[in-house]
Amino acid sequence: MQLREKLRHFGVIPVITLTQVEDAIPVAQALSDGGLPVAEITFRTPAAAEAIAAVKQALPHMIIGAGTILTLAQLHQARVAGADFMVSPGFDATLIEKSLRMEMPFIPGCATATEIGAAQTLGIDLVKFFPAAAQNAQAVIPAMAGPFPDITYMLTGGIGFGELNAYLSLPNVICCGGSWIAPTVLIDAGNFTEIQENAAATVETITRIRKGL
Ligand SMILES: O=C(O)C(=O)C[C@H](O)[C@H](O)COP(=O)(O)O
Repeated sequence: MQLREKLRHFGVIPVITLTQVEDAIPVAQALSDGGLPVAEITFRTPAAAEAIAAVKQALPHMIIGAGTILTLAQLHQARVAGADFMVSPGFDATLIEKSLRMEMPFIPGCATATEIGAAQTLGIDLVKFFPAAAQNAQAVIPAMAGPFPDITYMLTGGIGFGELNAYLSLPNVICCGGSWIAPTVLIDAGNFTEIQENAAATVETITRIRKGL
């Protein structure tokens, strides 16, 4: 299965920021036990690369993305750590080209028609629309579907359980991402039980949405 289809299958990608590497495996295990064996580990902290490597080694069934990729150095670290895909908050042609040359899927942040068009020119067909809530994804995404019928979206930024139904119903949206499932405050508190419950509740919500309930 291609990455895009795997992400579509999950419907939601937990975005996690780790203060310490030691929390990586318990958080990933909690997500997996809750039914979401997928995560984006952000490079917002120095723990990111080591955390990705630890999870990929301990839980190789999990799909792990590297988030907040802003530099070539981070791109290389994430690749060496074994990340399955890269995500950036904004559009950077150099990072995209370098990643694709390594045959590493890259999901660039795009918020305008100019950025989406530039990403498409580079061969990208899945972009991250960020920050989704603040930029009114509900109005903007349908408007983009006209000129960019082949572009699909991962929506992130300001999303919680309440927004999932509306967002996942938008044209060409394949998944939503966000920190509400495993927020740093729960990770730092070692509350992996609540993270597992959040993951399970998310899976239940997606299942209900897909059944049209
Ligand atoms: O790739 C990146 O640079 C990011 O880290 C952006 C994250 O996807 C959002 O910040 C998550 O948004 P919240 O769910 O509102 O916390």
